[in-house]
Amino acid sequence: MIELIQYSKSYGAYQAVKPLSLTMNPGVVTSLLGPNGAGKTTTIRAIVGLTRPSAGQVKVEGIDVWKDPLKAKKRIGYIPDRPYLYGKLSARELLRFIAGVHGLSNANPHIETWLQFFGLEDFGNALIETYSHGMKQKLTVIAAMLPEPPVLVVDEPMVGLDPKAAKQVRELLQEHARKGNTVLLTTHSMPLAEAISEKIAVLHKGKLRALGNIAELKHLTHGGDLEDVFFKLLEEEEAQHAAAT
Ligand SMILES: Nc1ncnc2c1ncn2[C@@H]1O[C@H](COP(=O)(O)OP(=O)(O)OP(=O)(O)O)[C@@H](O)[C@H]1O
Repeated sequence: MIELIQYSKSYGAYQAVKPLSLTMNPGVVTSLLGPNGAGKTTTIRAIVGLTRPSAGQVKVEGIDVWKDPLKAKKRIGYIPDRPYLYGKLSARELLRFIAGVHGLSNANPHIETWLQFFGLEDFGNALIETYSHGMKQKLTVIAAMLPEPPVLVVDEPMVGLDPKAAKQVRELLQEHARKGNTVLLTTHSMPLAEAISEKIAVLHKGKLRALGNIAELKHLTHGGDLEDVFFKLLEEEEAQHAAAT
């Protein structure tokens, strides 16, 4: 479970995320949507413990991420939008290192299964710096999934992946939630969000604009696909803002 409790984040005088309370439950894929600059990455970075909330709390599995980072981070798998991997290790070295950090015993067979799943088994001993962007992204997915984290946080998962890998990752995220884990993703792909998430949260200008399942959001805006719903919500917000100023 992920809990945002009156979480907010300011950069200087600018409030990038206004007080936000939101719970993401186990067994569910939640998508965080919003236009550029809405505050999605800022929120994700707080959930995975990369930035300190300006106010409020962020809890993962009941643990305050900022107060008890080690305990919290043990439970989090994070797939960032760009792969940040140490290039001087091979994929196998990196994955063995991660297995060691998480205290996974007898991890080698799992590592081989994962490398095969993404067709990386023949490149497992090559230095990561020689990998293509998509190969690095696949390795980032493996690194996050290997410890089977109860909370998986994914920022724009499909960037750089070929169609086959994108399908594999989509199914992985769904399967991970089905096993009772919490999955949160941000994406600009409405078809992806519509296909895999049971719950959608729409952020706009740092504020939660809508929350619900697809049917509820469609009801709110009188139909259309998720893309229509998204644009209608933003138009309504702009109209309210214009009326108030
Ligand atoms: N380190 C920072 N310093 C100052 N302002 C920042 C910083 N990081 C983010 N911001 C600002 O906070 C706001 C929210 O940014 P954020 O990256 O969370 O948006 P986003 O919803 O992830 O957007 P995108 O879809 O473009 O990735 C933006 O106005 C951005 O300029």
